[in-house]
Amino acid sequence: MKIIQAENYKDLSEKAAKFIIDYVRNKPDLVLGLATGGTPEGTYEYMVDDFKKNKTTYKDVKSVNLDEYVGLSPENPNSYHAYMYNHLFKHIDIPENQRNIPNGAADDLEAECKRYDQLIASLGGVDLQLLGIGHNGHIGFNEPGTSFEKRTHLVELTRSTRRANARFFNTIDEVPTHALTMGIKAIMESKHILLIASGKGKAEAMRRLICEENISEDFPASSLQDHSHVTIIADKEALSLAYNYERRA
Ligand SMILES: O=P(O)(O)OC[C@H]1O[C@](O)(CO)[C@@H](O)[C@@H]1O
Repeated sequence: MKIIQAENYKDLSEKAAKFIIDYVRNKPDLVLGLATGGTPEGTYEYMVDDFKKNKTTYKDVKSVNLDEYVGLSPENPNSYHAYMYNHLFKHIDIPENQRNIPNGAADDLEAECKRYDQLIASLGGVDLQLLGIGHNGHIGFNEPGTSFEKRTHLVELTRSTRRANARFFNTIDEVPTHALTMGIKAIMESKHILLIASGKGKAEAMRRLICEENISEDFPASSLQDHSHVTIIADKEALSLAYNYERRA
């Protein structure tokens, strides 16, 4: 794992955006795995800014998002379709038919998961996957206890994840109980993974990820210890409990 420490959230966002932009410039037909949640918002802002100023083009990029809530239509403002449109897609030149997000409103969710796996395979896999991390170590929506052997699948969200995401909704009861997510197996097949984390609230998860050499389904992010190309960009607060992390870098 390569660990890059950022001063704060702004610095983290700039560094993560630069990392992605450099990738896109070097490989214009990149298959780019994208994430949602609060952490990537700043990264996307910098990417949009760079698109306007430096004209980095995404016209040959194909994007695949990690996850989507079940039961929210793409038009629902709390869906990850809406999130991606508002934070990134409407501002850059990635063609609509090259943006992919699981459809949480599909009638047949199992068939939707299969379709998504086939789609990723038909693109030749993900080149660079952006990831956030949950307080309980979830990546994508792979909650603790999820088998590492799963590709795209239906998950029941834990109360703690729903509570954490309630800030985007009016009440916790509005947060969907289920989601579709790319599984750990699919995430691990990405050629390169960029994980971003910010703030004290993520410090314990980062400590477990970086300092504990214990790969366990109880802590989904620990699967990344087995991946040969992981870059972590985290701010000082998020790394505050990861003592001696330089030794693992
Ligand atoms: O960046 P945040 O909002 O802390 O979320 C962390 C993780 O939680 C999720 O939002 C899902 O709960 C993931 O998409 C994200 O990686």
